[in-house]
Amino acid sequence: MHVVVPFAATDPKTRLASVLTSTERSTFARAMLADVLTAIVEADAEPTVVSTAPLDPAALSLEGRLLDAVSVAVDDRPLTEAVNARLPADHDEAATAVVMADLALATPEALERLFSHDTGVAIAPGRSGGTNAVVVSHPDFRVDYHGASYLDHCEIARDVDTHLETIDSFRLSTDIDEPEDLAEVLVHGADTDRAPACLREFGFALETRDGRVGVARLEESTRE
Ligand SMILES: Nc1nc2c(ncn2[C@@H]2O[C@H](COP(=O)(O)OP(=O)(O)OP(=O)(O)O)[C@@H](O)[C@H]2O)c(=O)[nH]1
Ligand SMILES: C[C@H](OP(=O)(O)O)C(=O)O
Repeated sequence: MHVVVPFAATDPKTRLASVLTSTERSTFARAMLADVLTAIVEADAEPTVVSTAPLDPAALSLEGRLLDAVSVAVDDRPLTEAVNARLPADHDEAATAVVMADLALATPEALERLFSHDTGVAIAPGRSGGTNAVVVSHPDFRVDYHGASYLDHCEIARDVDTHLETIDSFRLSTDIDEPEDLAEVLVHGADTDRAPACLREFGFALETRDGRVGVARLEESTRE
């Protein structure tokens, strides 16, 4: 399956600006992108990063086989427009998936389950109402991102009279937007993933509080 991976290459992850510098946000966004691309290729799909600015895939330190499987297209249009330009335009065109670059917990197994839905529309919603990943087969369906886009997409699917399947997946529902989401990366990220390694490098560690577990950042001088 062909997979579009939208990527805001300039000033990414602004909602993390209270805990990460601009350079750190850029490094962390690229670490998550590398993890997402790895999971997509391991799910036997072909990713194209649709980036707002030129991006050298070699700089993502993907190993050779993965690097060969990744393409990059530069498109500075707004997210919705850039994605809609790449969705199937008629019934003969193959289904296209769109997987966000901030799904740090995505695994090949979770993606394979999503990619197996190649009729109508299948959506893996985000926990806060967004559309973290979608497979579009119906040529009249178009995306409209931002806000509670999952609900908007349910309505668009009804309008174009196509079946919408909702994918219940913890790993695909976890997009990393806000500082409290960083705990999910440290709790559930695999040892080989880049995103948790990146956060640990920055000095983040889990912090158990009375309520939900959070993250704390150690001063550089106190790190091991
Ligand atoms: N191609 C493209 N990708 C985008 C654009 N805006 C966001 N993205 C990507 O779309 C996905 C979801 O993005 P958001 O979480 O809404 O935005 P973000 O820029 O990552 O983070 P914030 O600045 O905190 O909103 C991520 O993979 C982003 O890299 C855009 O204008 N164009
Ligand atoms: C792109 C947007 O992402 P969020 O703002 O929910 O992270 C959405 O899913 O509609």
